Amino acid sequence: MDLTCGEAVSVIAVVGICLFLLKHQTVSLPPSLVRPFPLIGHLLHVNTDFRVNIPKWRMKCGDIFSVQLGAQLFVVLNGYDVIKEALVKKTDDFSERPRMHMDEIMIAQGRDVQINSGPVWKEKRTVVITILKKFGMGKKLLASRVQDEVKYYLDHLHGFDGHPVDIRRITTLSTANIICHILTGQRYAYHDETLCKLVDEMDRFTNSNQQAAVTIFFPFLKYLRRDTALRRGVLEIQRRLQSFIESSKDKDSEDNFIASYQAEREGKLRRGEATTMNEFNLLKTVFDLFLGGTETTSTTITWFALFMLNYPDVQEKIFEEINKCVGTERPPTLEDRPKLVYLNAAIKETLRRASILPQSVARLCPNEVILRGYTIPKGTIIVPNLDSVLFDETIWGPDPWSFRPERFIDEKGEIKNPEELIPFGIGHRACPGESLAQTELFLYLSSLIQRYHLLPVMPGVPSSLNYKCGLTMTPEYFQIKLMERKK
Ligand code: HEM
Repeated sequence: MDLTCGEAVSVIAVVGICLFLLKHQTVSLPPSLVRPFPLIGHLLHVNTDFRVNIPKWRMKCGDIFSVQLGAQLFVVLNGYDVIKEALVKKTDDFSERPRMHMDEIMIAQGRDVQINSGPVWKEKRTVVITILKKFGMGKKLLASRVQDEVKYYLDHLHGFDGHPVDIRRITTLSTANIICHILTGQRYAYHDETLCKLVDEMDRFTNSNQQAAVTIFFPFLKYLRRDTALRRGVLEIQRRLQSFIESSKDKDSEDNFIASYQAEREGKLRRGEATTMNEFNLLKTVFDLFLGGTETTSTTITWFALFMLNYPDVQEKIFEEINKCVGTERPPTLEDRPKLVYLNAAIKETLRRASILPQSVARLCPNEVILRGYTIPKGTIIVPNLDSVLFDETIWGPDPWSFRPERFIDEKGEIKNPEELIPFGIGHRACPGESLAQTELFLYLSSLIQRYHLLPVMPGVPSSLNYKCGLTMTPEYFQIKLMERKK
């Protein structure tokens, strides 16, 4: 029987729809808001601000629900107990990451396909944590690098002499510098082209990466997107990071991450140990550290500054504590951390209230798994909704959208460490940079408040707490005035 082209397309479409319906009827998938349409799924029912969408779906479907977008099934997890059960108790079943556009570009260059999972990921993570620990412990190299950078940052802010400042841009250059310093053993001036271009490219990448995520839903689109600006951007970032690698790999391995990685790799090869460490995985690791370690910390510091404008009483309480416990003659150090209870509480409250990665970083199920009676098929993308924990009224009280550091202080005046505070994720795949981020937050924020009074540009009119969605949830653009406190 000969079929015309039109008839063949119709047959394929009908078979496709039947398979789709069969798949959704036979396994007990987590519920959905409405039955998904063939081919497009729930595309017409979602908008890009998941923070608005997800609570509505949860109200109707419960703590675990499915969203079908094009060819891809997503399962959203809500509430501390469910997220913990999946990511901690069943950690291996939820441990992988979906391949993002950037990985696809690297794979198109003939690179290893197992970038984010399996043995490559396991060894990559171990190496990152081991080297960061080596720098952080013993020689306390990390803390002293952060402290040096904070000094440059505060001095740079001094140059604005009380005029309005875009604090986010300067903070991003500064946190990027910390990652550069750790990776290469070298820092850059804030106007240096190498640093500025890298930060600008990363910025462009993180903005366009959101659009590129659409290829997860409609994989065929990636064939149409081959030569987009995104691809050129990734190649440009790779080129810049590769030149970091070339200029750092033969330096002292006690001094920089890249040389430490090379030394570790050569040691393994000499001892005849199997290893996935190679030039390409080093490039990917450097990329991840730069991407993961720059915008996250700078966005958190920017939110803190905005909270200080909106809650001037909290700012004054933090300053009074610093003044009493540290004084203003020397900068705070990590040794001061246990004494500054109110500041520590304000940092925790910033991490909670800012919730900069409200849906964490997506995971992927490497195999079919059963969670609370639902079947989650192999290849499903998992969205741990951290917002559902960080704004849960049963944990934080009736005012989760207020900024109230006191919720982290107990009756004895000591700091509380609730296990539900999970802005860095949980389980084997939680953020490997948490310890560095906590060090940065403490040293930047204590020094900032010790030296400057943070003020709105229009007296008495603080900028709004509205956010915009990107790779992280960032405050809408605002400026700030920094008045030097008198010693
Ligand atoms: C306030 C700052 C930060 C926040 C809130 C944050 C949050 C997170 C979260 C929620 C995840 C996903 C965890 C999961 O899947 O359970 C993550 C992953 C990651 N973070 Fe962070 N992070 C921060 C700072 C950093 C820093 C400073 C670095 C680098 C030194 C870093 C490097 C990474 C990397 C490489 C991953 C991916 C880990 C993997 O796939 O195994 N992060 N982060």
